[in-house]
Amino acid sequence: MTTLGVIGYGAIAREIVSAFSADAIDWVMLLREGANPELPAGVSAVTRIEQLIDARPEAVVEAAGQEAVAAYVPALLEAGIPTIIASVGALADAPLHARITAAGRNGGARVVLPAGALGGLDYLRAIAALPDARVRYTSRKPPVAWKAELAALGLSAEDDAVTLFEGTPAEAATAYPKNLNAAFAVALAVGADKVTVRVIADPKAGGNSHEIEAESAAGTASFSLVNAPSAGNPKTSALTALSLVAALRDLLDMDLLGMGGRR
Ligand SMILES: NC(=O)C1=CN([C@@H]2O[C@H](COP(=O)(O)OP(=O)(O)OC[C@H]3O[C@@H](n4cnc5c(N)ncnc54)[C@H](OP(=O)(O)O)[C@@H]3O)[C@@H](O)[C@H]2O)C=CC1
Ligand SMILES: O=C([O-])CC(=O)C(=O)O
Repeated sequence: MTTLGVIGYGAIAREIVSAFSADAIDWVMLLREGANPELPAGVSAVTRIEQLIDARPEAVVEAAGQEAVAAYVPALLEAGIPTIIASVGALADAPLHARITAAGRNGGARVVLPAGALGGLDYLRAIAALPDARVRYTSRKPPVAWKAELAALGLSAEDDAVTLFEGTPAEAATAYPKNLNAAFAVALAVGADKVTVRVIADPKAGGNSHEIEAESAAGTASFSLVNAPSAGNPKTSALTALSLVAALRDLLDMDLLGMGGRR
């Protein structure tokens, strides 16, 4: 039996748990004080980071939000526990990024920054070395994913697409902490100074779509992902949990150990 931890028990966390055979993993979820969700067999809950650390998980996945990254990830890394971060936009806070890097080094624990809702980050990492590289990242989601933001602007986007935001990846990840982690994943791959971000509420968007357009001395590239929404959260792409499961399996070398997550 392997013990794994997850911070949060929302849409992504549930999808991660259901991707593994129930008899292979002892899951320990870090929940907010007072949270009382129904937990399936093999899943237990704690409410303090010390309790999660005491359970000695082989790895922890953060699937809660950017605040949870700041509150818990440094302590996990200091305790030597490898940690996969979904809410990578938290690293737009440069002092927190430095604290997490130092904690990983002190504790000898890996910090894994997964592709999440995106793909093609290997290409972006390769052109990061080129000074002329420029990348435009566009997040396009249906208006239902931006209800509150559109209402705040007195707009509906029922007929025409509305550009909600244009700016830097750090501004985007900070302004939309639950939706623009992907923008910061692009920045982490290629360098924040090379990236511009647009956020569009589009009635014609078939899903949570992500466009990455890159230009450099190495050539041009354009990646377009049209992601199905997660069953539990329309703002989150279903691909995100799959990416976290793949990162978890890589981290733990699960195939080699014959621990078999479901394929
Ligand atoms: N890298 C990427 O491409 C992507 C990253 N993400 C990140 O993943 C996060 C989770 O997504 P998703 O599962 O869809 O969101 P959900 O809202 O479905 O689930 C998040 C859960 O975490 C809980 N939570 C929040 N803060 C804490 C905390 N400090 N301690 C314990 N539990 C906490 C929430 O509780 P409560 O409801 O009480 O707040 C909620 O139950 C997003 O907020 C985003 O930051 C999401 C999509 C893509
Ligand atoms: O899941 C998505 O499509 C993107 C997302 O929410 C994020 O980047 O935070």
